[in-house]
Amino acid sequence: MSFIEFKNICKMYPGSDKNTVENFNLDIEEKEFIAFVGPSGCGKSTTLRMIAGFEEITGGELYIDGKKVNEVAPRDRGIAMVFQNYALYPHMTVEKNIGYGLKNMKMPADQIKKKVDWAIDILGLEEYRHRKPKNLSGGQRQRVALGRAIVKNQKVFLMDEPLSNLDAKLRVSMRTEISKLHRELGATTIYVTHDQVEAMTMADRIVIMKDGIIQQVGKPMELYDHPKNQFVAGFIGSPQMNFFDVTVSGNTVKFADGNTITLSEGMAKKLGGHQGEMVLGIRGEDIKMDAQNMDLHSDNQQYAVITDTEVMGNENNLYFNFGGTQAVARVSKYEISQIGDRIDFVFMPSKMHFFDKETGINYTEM
Ligand SMILES: Nc1ncnc2c1ncn2[C@@H]1O[C@H](COP(=O)(O)OP(=O)(O)OP(=O)(O)O)[C@@H](O)[C@H]1O
Repeated sequence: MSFIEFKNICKMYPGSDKNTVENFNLDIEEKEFIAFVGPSGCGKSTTLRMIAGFEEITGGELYIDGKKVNEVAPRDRGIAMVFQNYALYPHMTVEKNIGYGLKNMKMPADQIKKKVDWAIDILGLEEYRHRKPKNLSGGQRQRVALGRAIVKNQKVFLMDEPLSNLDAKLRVSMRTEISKLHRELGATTIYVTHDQVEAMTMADRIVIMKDGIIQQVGKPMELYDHPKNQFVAGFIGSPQMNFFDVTVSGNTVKFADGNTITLSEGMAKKLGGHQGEMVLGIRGEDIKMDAQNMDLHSDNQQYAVITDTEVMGNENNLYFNFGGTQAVARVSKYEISQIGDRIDFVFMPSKMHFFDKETGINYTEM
């Protein structure tokens, strides 16, 4: 039995005639760090709130540590939650905020002090312990909110977009802090975010949702390399995967602008005989430059003119028009070209994905 089990969990809000969360099935192991990602309104927070007990489960069963918790009150579920808006008490100091929940639990004062000191130490808040929230930066406030959660010593942490109010740089450093905290404490963590980079960098496994339905569950690189559908392929990765409308007949792939490439034997096999109109997907780093110097199906070599560049140093984006759309290739600093330059490239034969035009299913991952 897994530590947390969702069995056909559904949520229908009062007054609605359709499920906001539909047949959610998932097993989470003890100590795992799971991220729920998906666009706004896809049901991530609703699912998290059902685990916390703040939202009624309208269908299915939820088990935590072997016990069905559908009807169990939030405080008895063994969870601690960290919110996006921190939810700190403005009139209390850092140490009072962190210890408040324990005081409420009627823990003796000396024990509370020990726990609060431990949290303050682990979160690097010593010099702020007597300050009130209004005199703290966003990152410090977020650490106090984390402190409140960790002193409770619960087995499950739920975090709802805890970093979304922080600026970009602080978000990156807090990601590392939360990951470190997770490694040290080993609590099973479920982390809601709409930021796929946050999910990719922090989570053991990612659950991608759309319209209340799980699209795919997997390790970050599994989702990146083996997306089950076009939605997952487009959601994970930045820049987004390139998508081209194509027609496949036999082993020939024809693009909207008339260009063609020939499928390798391996790719044709992966495609499993599917023919006709579909969407070809390929990641920017799988479009290889300087094709004439490579032994990469050179008969599939294409060329284009660069229309835009994004130079970041170690990773750089070259934009060009091809196949009836704008495409982007990801290149190293040794391959940077200028706007107006001609590039010769090939699509890495084994790195193409073919999606059904209607359903978005990835034929190459079936
Ligand atoms: N109390 C409620 N009553 C009715 N509908 C609700 C309620 N709370 C949320 N919803 C609706 O349920 C859907 C899912 O909302 P939810 O907050 O779970 O999405 P989310 O994926 O967390 O989005 P976001 O990233 O914007 O926070 C939305 O369409 C939302 O409007």
